[in-house]
Amino acid sequence: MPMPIVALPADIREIEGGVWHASPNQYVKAALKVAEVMTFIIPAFEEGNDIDAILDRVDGVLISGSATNVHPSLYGRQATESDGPFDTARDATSLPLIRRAIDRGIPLLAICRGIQELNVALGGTLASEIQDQPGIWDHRKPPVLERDGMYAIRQPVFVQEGSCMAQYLGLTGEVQVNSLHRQAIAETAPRLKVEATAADGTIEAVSVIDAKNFAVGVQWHPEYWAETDAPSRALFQAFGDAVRTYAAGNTVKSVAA
Ligand SMILES: N[C@@H](CCC(=O)NCCCC(=O)O)C(=O)O
Repeated sequence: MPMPIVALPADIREIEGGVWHASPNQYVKAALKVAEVMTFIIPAFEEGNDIDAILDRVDGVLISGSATNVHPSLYGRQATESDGPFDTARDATSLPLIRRAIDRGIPLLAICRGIQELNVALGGTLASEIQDQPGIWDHRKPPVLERDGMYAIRQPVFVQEGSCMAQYLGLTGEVQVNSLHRQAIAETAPRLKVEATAADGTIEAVSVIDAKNFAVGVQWHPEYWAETDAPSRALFQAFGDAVRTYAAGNTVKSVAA
């Protein structure tokens, strides 16, 4: 069987005065090296992407993190200074891709900004500058220059027993993860089940209720240490297995409750 392919919506970046459609290497590398799937980076357009034509040609969807935030108008709020920076082309590409992948039972793994997009795509809302809320830790990117330090594994999250996430990570209870976000899920979308939280209550993982296939989101970054960190590796391998099963013409149902 040819190596399966997953779609990865790009960010819009300005580089040397030009507009680029870009994705960080850490996601495509983890997909190839650990999930053993190829990645097609999808250009981010406000309009013009034919979502079903894309999904007809891939076997999974991987949604990456980004320093930009989902535009608040997409979850019924007025934009304020603290809600930016924005990437509305990414929003316009990612949200429909998420909805149609779930409808069609195409395996979906959503990471950081991705879990936030998943929640908004299904009708949930987000909170900004969560570290300013009483009792909430500082989940932001550590103020260091080198990326290994930014993505250092440094925070416990607690995975629910019997959850999809427990199945895919191969564990229940505490797991150490990295953390680089200042937004988080506020109102959970009706079709999402919270499957892991931080000790301060921040939602760290969700699964899609009654999903036809693998369909989860995580607020942390399993891609960054996917080759060396056991839970990160397990999650990407489980995603890759679901993608291969889908590519072979079947779908895999999670055995978790
Ligand atoms: N912007 C959102 C999502 C954060 C996210 O995806 N972080 C990963 C990229 C980090 C970086 O490169 O700055 C939020 O802040 O919650």
